[in-house]
Amino acid sequence: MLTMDDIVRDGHPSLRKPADEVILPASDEDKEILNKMLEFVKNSQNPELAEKFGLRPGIGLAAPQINVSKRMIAVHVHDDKGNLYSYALFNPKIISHSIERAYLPGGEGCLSVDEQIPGYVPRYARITVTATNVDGEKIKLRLKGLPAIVFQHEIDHLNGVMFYDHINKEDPFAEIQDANPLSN
Ligand SMILES: CC(C)(C)[C@H](NC(=O)Nc1cc(F)cc(F)c1)C(=O)N(CC(=O)NO)CC1CCCC1
Ligand SMILES: [Zn+2]
Repeated sequence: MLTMDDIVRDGHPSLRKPADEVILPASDEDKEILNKMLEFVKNSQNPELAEKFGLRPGIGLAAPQINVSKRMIAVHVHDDKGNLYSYALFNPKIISHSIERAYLPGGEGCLSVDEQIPGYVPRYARITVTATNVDGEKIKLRLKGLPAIVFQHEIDHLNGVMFYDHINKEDPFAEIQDANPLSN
């Protein structure tokens, strides 16, 4: 199973390198990696396993974070209505988004960033994502709320973008145009 030791930290070149498209149909190796990524995120939310293996409670993970420069993400998160969004995806792509933006009022963190970096991270409030799931099926997702935030954070990782790249350097908590804070 993956542990925090498998997660590279800020400063590692893999986090700033645009990841390569996964050739489909995916190889057994790529499927194995993607399944392990989703397993990690699920395990990290299990108090016993998190405690036992020292896992930070994650809600998403991108392949560059385990030093695999391929366009693969795993997300396991509940929205504010308690609906579970659990996905292991190849080549996710944001094909459209709202003008309206949203942000987590407490700012964002990252499994690859050990220190707190304060500030609002502007995200699109709603996005439409296409991808191929681990079983090879093409899917289209319309997302809002926390799931939309997580998908944008993970897809950023595939493009070598870190959450703090989006924070206003002059005033980290400056009001964001056309944005609403998420009530998480
Ligand atoms: C880095 C860490 C703090 C562990 C973060 N978890 C998180 O934000 N949990 C959370 C947030 C809420 F708003 C409500 C709630 F119920 C739980 C996380 O997993 N990630 C995943 C990551 O680093 N992927 O690369 C960072 C998140 C910041 C915004 C989306 C993903
Ligand atoms: Zn991250």
